[in-house]
Amino acid sequence: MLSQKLKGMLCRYNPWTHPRLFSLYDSSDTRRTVPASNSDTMITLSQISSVASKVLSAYVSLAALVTLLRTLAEEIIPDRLRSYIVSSLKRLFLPPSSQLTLIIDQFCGPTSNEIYQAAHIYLPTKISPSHDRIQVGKPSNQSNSTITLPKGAQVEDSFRNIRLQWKLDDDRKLFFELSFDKQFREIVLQSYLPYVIAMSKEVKEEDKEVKIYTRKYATHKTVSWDSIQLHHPATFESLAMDPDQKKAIMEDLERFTKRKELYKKIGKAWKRGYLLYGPSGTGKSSLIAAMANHLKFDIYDLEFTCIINHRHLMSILLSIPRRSIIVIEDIDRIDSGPVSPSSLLKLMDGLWSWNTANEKIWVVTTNRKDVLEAVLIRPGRLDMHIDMSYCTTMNGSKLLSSKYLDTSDHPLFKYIEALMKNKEITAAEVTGEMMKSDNVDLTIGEIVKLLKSKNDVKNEGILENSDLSKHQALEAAGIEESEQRGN
Ligand SMILES: Nc1ncnc2c1ncn2[C@@H]1O[C@H](COP(=O)(O)OP(=O)(O)OP(=O)(O)O)[C@@H](O)[C@H]1O
Repeated sequence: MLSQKLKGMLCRYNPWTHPRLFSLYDSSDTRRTVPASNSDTMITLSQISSVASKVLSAYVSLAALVTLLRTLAEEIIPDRLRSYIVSSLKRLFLPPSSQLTLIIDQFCGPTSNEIYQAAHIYLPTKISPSHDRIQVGKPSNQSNSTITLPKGAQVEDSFRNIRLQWKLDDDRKLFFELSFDKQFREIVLQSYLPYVIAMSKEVKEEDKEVKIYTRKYATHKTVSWDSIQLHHPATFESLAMDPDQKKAIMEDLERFTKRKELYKKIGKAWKRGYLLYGPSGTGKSSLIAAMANHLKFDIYDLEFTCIINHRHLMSILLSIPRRSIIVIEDIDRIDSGPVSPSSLLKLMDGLWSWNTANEKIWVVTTNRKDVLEAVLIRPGRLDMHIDMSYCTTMNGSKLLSSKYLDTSDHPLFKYIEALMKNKEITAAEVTGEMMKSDNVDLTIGEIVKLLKSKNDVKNEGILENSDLSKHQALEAAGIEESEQRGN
């Protein structure tokens, strides 16, 4: 009896056998045309709504359970383990992937990972206009803001027609994922990653802010440096000096930085030495700053007075990184202490030079080349001797005038040039006058006065031979002839 009742109920609820319900699943079935009584229709609709509400509530509960499980999984299982589980499941149920993913952590054991650091610098250069999130920051000790990738950012790159996909992810610590087609594994490991490191170095050099380093603890034996950004604006362009001399220095520097392999081949330490000599205010420090700004090399000021002994000197030199300019100022004024300047320069050439010279430039300055020991200036020790002298032509002064006074021509320039041939005036004195006023005529007049106040170097009537008459010149400068006679 009971079994028959159940059978009847099942028959009514079963969509595959119930004529009304069946039509919902297969509209083409001919059974759809079987007529149904009114009472049958009534029962079926209420049953449909009951089944539907049961299915709906079951679905809602299932969805809630799935959401709960997912939230729990996200809270409890670390990202890395989760992605491992997901990839293991994928491996089990999906066909094997043709992609390979490299995980690049921030650290390689106790040291930082060079590939991670390189990617961190290189990838922002690959940010395309399609990116809608980028990260910016500005360290307080730097003047430029920096752009980096935010967490989760993806960047595409291509190398020898290989498509590479980078992703910055995190699992308490940030790491990069680099995905590409497995068949290019060797190219990526052997060529692409070294390329990323090389490119990051280039980006770093371009963005680099030049610093000047001085020793931190003047009397302490340990080597520690203090640095500040080099704000000296000098450039080769702004430097007033003989154009041929300027060109020769720039070419020499360029050649030096490109000759790593040559130095290795000929068995010479990769270093270059410059001796800058000339009176105070002729631009020796400005030239050092121009060199540093041009090459983006940091400056290390080697204060001689606080060097205790040879061993101390060696540790100081070893602490200076490559691509630096080591400066010894006013070498003629250094008293011979435990380490004399000449013994330092001997060290530069000796066996130790191989450990301390790695793309380093030495600059030694002096106001008195004539008093230097022969050992300091012998050929090959300081490769280039640069004469930083007084202004003798208008070339430099015209350049200064165009920078400081916005003019590179004036009726008195010829007269000034004639005066310069017989007087000693430094670029510092000329720029000093140019800073005093915005009035061009007044300033040029003051330079004439300053020149005239100086003693003649030689008495050869140079001024009288110049093609500008003295009267004309003094008039232009607003200087009375009677005043001149008084001189
Ligand atoms: N050749 C130059 N071109 C442009 N400006 C110069 C030049 N020489 C000197 N000056 C100006 O004079 C200032 C002082 O010059 P600088 O300190 O470079 O001379 P110096 O030869 O190093 O002097 P010192 O021997 O006293 O250290 C510079 O800041 C710059 O404004």
